Parts: sequence; C-alpha cells; structure tokens
Amino acid sequence: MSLAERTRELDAADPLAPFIDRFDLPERVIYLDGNSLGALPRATMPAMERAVREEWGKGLIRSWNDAGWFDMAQRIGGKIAPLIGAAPSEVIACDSTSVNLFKLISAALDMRPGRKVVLSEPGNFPTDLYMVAGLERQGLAVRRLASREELAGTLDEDVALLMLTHVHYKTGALHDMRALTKAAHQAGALVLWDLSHSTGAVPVDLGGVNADFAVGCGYKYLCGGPGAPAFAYVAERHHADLAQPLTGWFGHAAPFDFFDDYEAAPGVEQLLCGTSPVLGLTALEVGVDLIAEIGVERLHAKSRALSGFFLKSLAESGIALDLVSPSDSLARGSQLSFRHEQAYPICQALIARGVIGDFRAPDILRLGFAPAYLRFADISEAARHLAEVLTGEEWRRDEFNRRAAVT
Ligand SMILES: Cc1ncc(COP(=O)(O)O)c(C=O)c1O
Ligand SMILES: Nc1ccccc1C(=O)C[C@H](N)C(=O)O
Repeated sequence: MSLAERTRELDAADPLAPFIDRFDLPERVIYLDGNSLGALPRATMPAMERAVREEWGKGLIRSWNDAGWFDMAQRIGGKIAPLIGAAPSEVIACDSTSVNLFKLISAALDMRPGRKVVLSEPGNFPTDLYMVAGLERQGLAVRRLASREELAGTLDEDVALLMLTHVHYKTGALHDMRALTKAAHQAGALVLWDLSHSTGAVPVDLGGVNADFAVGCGYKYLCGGPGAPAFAYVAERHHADLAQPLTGWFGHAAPFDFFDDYEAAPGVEQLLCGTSPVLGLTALEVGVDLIAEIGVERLHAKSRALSGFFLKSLAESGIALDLVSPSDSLARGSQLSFRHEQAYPICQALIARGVIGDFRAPDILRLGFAPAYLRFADISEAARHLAEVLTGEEWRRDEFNRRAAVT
C-alpha cells in the first residue's frame, strides 16, 4: 500500500478526527509545536468575548460573585485533576509554573527540617533549576544534580526533595514516576513532578504513585493560551502541614475579612497569592474542558501513533536522522527530537514551508505531536517537507541562519 493510501486509511480510522475541527488553525500550517504553545480552541473566542463584554463590561465588580470568578482557580484545578490522577481538591490553577515551583519547593523544604538538598538532574528545564538557585541564594536550599542513572543512588538523608520533569522538554524521555517516587520516599524525601509536557498528552497517576507535589503549564497540551495560568498539586495528606512562602491575601482563609495577620486557607487554596487572572483562566478553562472531553487515554494512543507514523514516513523517504527521543513510544512523551548540527536553519526552513516545530539550543530540532488537532496527513506531509529541506540543503539559505530572540 502506498504512503498516501495508508495515510488516508489512518485518518479515516482516527476516532479523534472529529475533534480537529474544534480547533482554529490557519490554513496550510502543520503545527508541530503544541508542546510549547497549544493551538486555539474555537470555543475560546466566544468565551473570551463573553467574559470581557458581559462579565467585565456589564457585570463589573459584581462578577466576582455572579460570574464565578472568585472560585475559578479551584474550579479549573478540579477539572485538571482527573487528567493527572488527582482528586479535585488537590489541584489549583494559579500563577506560572515557575512561581508554583518556588512555592512548592519551599513548602517541601519546610516539611523536612534538617534537610536542605533539592535533587534534580542536569538538563532539567532551566526554570526548575533556577528556582532552586533562588532559594539557595537565600540559604534555604542546596541544589544537587545527578544524571538519570545516578538519581536513585544519590538519594541520601540530606535530600529534602526530588524534583524532576516527567517528560523531558528536550528529549521527550519519560521518567519512571512510580519507581522514583518510591525511591525518594524510602530515603525520607518528598517528590515534586513538573508535568508541563505530560498533562493532556500522557497518562499520569499522581495518586496511584503516591506523589507529593506537582506543577504544570496551562499553555501547552491544555491549550490555555499564551502565558496561561499554570497549576499546582499537593497530595491531600500534606494539606495540614502545607506552608508556602508567598502569603498573599488570595491564599488567606478569609481574604475579605481584611485581617492584619495571615492565616492560610485550608488546602490548595493556600497556594493562591494575588488576585486570580480571570481572563487567562477563562481561556484556560476552555482548553481544559476540551482536552478532558477528548480524554487522555485516547490522546496518548493517538500521540504514539502519530510519532510512530512520522518516523516511518521519514524512513521511507530515505532520510536517517539522529533521534534523541526514546524509540519506544511508551518511553517518550508526545514529541520527537532530532540532533543535527544545522537544527536551527532546518527548523527555519520548515517554518517557511508552513511546518512549525522548534529548535532547542544547541542542536535539537523538536517536533511536537499534539494529538488533539493533527491529522496523519499532516504527519506524512511534514516528513516529506523535512526530507526535502535536507536533501535540497535548503537550510543553507542566509535567511534561515539568522537567530531570532525566541526559538
Ligand atoms: C518543564 C517546564 N517547566 C516549566 C516551564 C515554563 O514555566 P513558566 O510558564 O513559568 O515559564 C516550561 C516551559 O516553558 C517547561 O517546559
Ligand atoms: N513559554 C514559552 C514562551 C515562548 C516560547 C516558548 C515557551 C515555552 O514554553 C517553551 C517550552 N517550555 C519548552 O519546552 O521549550
């Protein structure tokens, strides 16, 4: 069977095909960067319009009560919860992933007096490592990095927290969440998982693996829009001992009593700091609703099929590239990363052809396969474009070799 025939068959048999039209993607764009900024759901515009015109414009301050603004962060957290194996009361949508990392790393250190080490791996997403550096500068933490293979062996009585990104942003490699959580607990440490590249793409069972803390982005697979609020998870068993340092009034037990003294709200509400970004949350809720409707299991199955099909299509075009992602689709997230000296201009040449992936310095071409809005036809087309860029050495053109600020 020809590649074109196989592609048509796969699209015809795709149970998620009807959802593609629920997203508003430009014509002639093949979007392989949903792992960085998710696509726009069609329902987002009307929801934003309503929030701005009606709730803000007409409801004004009354909308904090009447339009459900006040408990939006909890409500959306509760909708994210089943996507990551958590109870609704364990998740809240707030702040950025970076800020949530700070709050939870700090809270974890507080729960392990006498221990200061935050253990992570070199090459973890920079903000995760930088947030520990900030606490280190305050004398509150000691950062320790160990390679994947050495992590478990490095867990000793000084480690307060093991902090890892479940799906590696650059390679897409998955950590064994269950085994590492268990190893950390055996060493008396707590665990914080960054689920930025997992949520809405691969199944996660925070409750099942007994995880302590987690954070994740709202703007990637959850399609919450640029700079969407992030989320934070704290296992129920830690709620009573939770004490985070950004003690803003929205995290107070009774913010509208306007007391002088801080008293933390019970549960994850304590993680709120300042006023919730209502418009950002409005967009996030639409994305979360849509991804939840499709369902993580189905998304995961399609993501594996898409990335596998890309590799096959590429191989059939005679192109051999250095794949740095695990070749087993069960061992990776929803992306494929290739190492190439010319990864930057190759990525630019692809973008010029309408195939949007990204480049991760120094030499990674990263292609994301957000399963909610990609067709198998997009995948074989993208592979064809990549093969043509490489065989025609299109990446040599000057215009593809000028580095932009954001890659
Ligand atoms: C693993 C990971 N953590 C955190 C972030 C981002 O955090 P923030 O939204 O605070 O910029 C990203 C991507 O930007 C990421 O890939
Ligand atoms: N927040 C961004 C703003 C601009 C450009 C990219 C991002 C990303 O999120 C990058 C992503 N975290 C990554 O895995 O590389």
